[in-house]
Amino acid sequence: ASTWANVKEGPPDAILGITEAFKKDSFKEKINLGVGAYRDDKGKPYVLPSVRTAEQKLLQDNLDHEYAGITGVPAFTKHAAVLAYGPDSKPLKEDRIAITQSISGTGALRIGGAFFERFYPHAKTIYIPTPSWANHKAVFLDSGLEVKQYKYYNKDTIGLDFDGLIADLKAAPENSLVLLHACAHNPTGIDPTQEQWQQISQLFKEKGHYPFFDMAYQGFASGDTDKDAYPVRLFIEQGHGLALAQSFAKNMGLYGERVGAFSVVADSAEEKKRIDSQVKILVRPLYSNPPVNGARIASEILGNAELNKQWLGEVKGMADRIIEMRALLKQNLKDLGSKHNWDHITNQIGMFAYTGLTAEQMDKLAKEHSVYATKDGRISVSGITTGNVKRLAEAIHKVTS
Ligand SMILES: Cc1ncc(COP(=O)(O)O)c(CNOCC(=O)O)c1O
Repeated sequence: ASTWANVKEGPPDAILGITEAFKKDSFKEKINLGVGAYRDDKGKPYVLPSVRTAEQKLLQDNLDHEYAGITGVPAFTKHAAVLAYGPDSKPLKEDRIAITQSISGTGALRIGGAFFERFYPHAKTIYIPTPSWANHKAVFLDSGLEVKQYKYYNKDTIGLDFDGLIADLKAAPENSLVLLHACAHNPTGIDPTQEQWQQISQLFKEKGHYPFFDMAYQGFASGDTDKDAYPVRLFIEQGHGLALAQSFAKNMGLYGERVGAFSVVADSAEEKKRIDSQVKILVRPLYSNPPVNGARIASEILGNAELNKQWLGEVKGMADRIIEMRALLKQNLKDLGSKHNWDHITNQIGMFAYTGLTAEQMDKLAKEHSVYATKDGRISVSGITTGNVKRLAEAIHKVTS
């Protein structure tokens, strides 16, 4: 028999299936709300002008293509840490932050999973929210961790199940590893309030839980990079150690450049050095060292005051367009006389809206109205434009009447 006779056909990725169906649809006003990438008001990918400027600058520098070190472009990781933790961060000043460049956010999550599997001194189980990003479970299972869930979404209120979250994390064993979305929760778009984050921090103190923050949308959620990093900085102020996965896919539009960072806030500079050394030992056999181009672009932007300011304006522009599309969709649904309460569409934040539509209704949206999105009722708000929002509202109104 053939060497690979035992390889079975695996299930297709849920999102890819949507894109395939969308491509096959010949209706010219079809709408794709499945893709988790920013689109402008013409439905086109958006290359930030600040990224273009940084690219041109780099070209003039005639840089070589030598290997980076295992932990990547040093200027990039320095700037990425300042962006996440803030210029006045105490652990940063005390040199307690071990940081490595990663293959975007997914790579940072994977390095984190592998590091916890190798060194976490308590149960090698990580708790992730219900629901969470579709890829989280596989990343941590493949890292060799056990994956458990904590309540997060309340389908009756289409809001946060805060009591359920607290109850589950209270019931979890002491010193559990817990994954937290720092902002713009994927897929629900529902974030805890600042007061709720304070209560979550208190609970982590009581239980000795260890937070692993996934910050894939810093600046892209509210339009303010400091505001979006609130929970990470709160936990640090409250004295927690933590680990952080950063992605620059969305907030810099560097999707395919795979720009990210993984960091750990250690107790001391000496501990940070030990962690650094072990992260290098772990990364080396994984991919040896990361790609330099995207990190150089990000570093150029973050390291140049003027370009950084321009970038902040552009990332706010993306966030503002998404917030505007949320309001427009809700308004159009109201104007159509929909009897449903659509407040959640504008209460939620970031790339995605959890509509509350059932799988059957999502199916109807695709089959009868050529509107494509995942069965869980998640729509990527960035796929909404001033040109298609009316037709989208009509379609949603029809399948929910
Ligand atoms: C919460 C979260 N973490 C991490 C990541 C990883 O992003 P990347 O590896 O591209 O940086 C993503 C990327 N999501 O992709 C959009 C979608 O859900 O359709 C993410 O949403």
